[in-house]
Amino acid sequence: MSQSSMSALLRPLRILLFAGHYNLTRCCSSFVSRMRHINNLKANDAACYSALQNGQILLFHRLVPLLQCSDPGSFKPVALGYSEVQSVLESAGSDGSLLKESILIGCSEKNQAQFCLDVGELDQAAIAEKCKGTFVELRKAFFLLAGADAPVVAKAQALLRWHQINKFCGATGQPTQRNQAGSQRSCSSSSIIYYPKMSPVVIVLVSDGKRCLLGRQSSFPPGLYSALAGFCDMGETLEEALYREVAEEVGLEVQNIAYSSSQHWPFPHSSFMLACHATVSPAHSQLNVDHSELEDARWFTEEAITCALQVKAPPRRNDPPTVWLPPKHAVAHRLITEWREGQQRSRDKE
Ligand SMILES: NC(=O)C1=CN([C@@H]2O[C@H](COP(=O)(O)OP(=O)(O)OC[C@H]3O[C@@H](n4cnc5c(N)ncnc54)[C@H](OP(=O)(O)O)[C@@H]3O)[C@@H](O)[C@H]2O)C=CC1
Ligand SMILES: [Mg+2]
Repeated sequence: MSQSSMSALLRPLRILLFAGHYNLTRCCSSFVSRMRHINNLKANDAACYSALQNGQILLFHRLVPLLQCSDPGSFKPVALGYSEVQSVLESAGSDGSLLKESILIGCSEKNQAQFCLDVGELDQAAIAEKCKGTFVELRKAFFLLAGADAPVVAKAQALLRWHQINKFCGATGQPTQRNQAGSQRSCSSSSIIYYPKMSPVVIVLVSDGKRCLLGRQSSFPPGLYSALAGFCDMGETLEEALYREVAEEVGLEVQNIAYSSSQHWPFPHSSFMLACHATVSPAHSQLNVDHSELEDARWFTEEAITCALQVKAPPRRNDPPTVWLPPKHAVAHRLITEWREGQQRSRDKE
């Protein structure tokens, strides 16, 4: 790949980084006060309990979030105040003490704390009816929710799941105790403190200058192709994991790794997606796919990507086979659109 086309590929990344910096600078004072407020709630149990009494609480039932449909096709998580949740719990036969189990998710722009609570012990239908909402599995909910709500609900579910599977200390087998915010659990016998974990995953869009490389696993819905991804091994750097995953899955040696962005991804269990672009020279673009990892991997032209981006909903059972791409919330989508914009810019320059 020539120096000029590489620099065209990286330009959107610089613009994004600059835009991120600008937003942070512009609202710095409220941002700093919000971050310090959240930090204080994690450290101070009494302050956190008081914030809970004035906060908003998202409800889950066995990790399934409760949503409300405002307009047809437009969903929001149900967010209730402390006394509203108390009355919902009481109507479902609980005394309301469950409320203390709420876990801190974050804070609104106005410093109102947001919490989540799993009411899995209670009757799901009764709760849904009382709240005039519907419990929707996260995989579906994630794509029904607007841009800002989806990561909040995903983070809430990830925290609830982490608490559910970390009730005991791995060293002593004794029960662990959470702090009021739910930002940690500790074992009084071993003094070990456990913190919520994410697994780092590299995701990379490889380009040969004219085409980009996408693959699919046999578990993906029919026609869905995505950027190559893989879990980082213990001790690996981001770059080492990326070189290894591409070599393992499609037999290529990539170069020119350029970081794009990151995201928390709730599936299957809290991954921390680190998204990059990388290149191979056209002379070294012959694929050698490991079919135990990927059902298929292919090079896609810009034209084919433009067509695939126009598919807005997964094809239905009797539709003709179509290639479609991960939806907007997924960082893979962002990598693909960045690549296409880079292609358009280098074409405009020619
Ligand atoms: N947000 C986005 O845009 C996208 C997100 N993704 C996410 O990236 C993740 C990783 O991609 P994938 O190609 O599946 O990864 P890999 O290519 O690493 O393959 C997955 C396999 O790796 C093994 N593995 C190693 N470490 C872990 C770990 N910490 N947790 C789970 N499995 C591990 C497991 O094998 P074994 O079972 O044999 O032990 C697993 O089946 C997926 O969970 C997917 O949801 C993928 C594409 C797009
Ligand atoms: Mg993979």
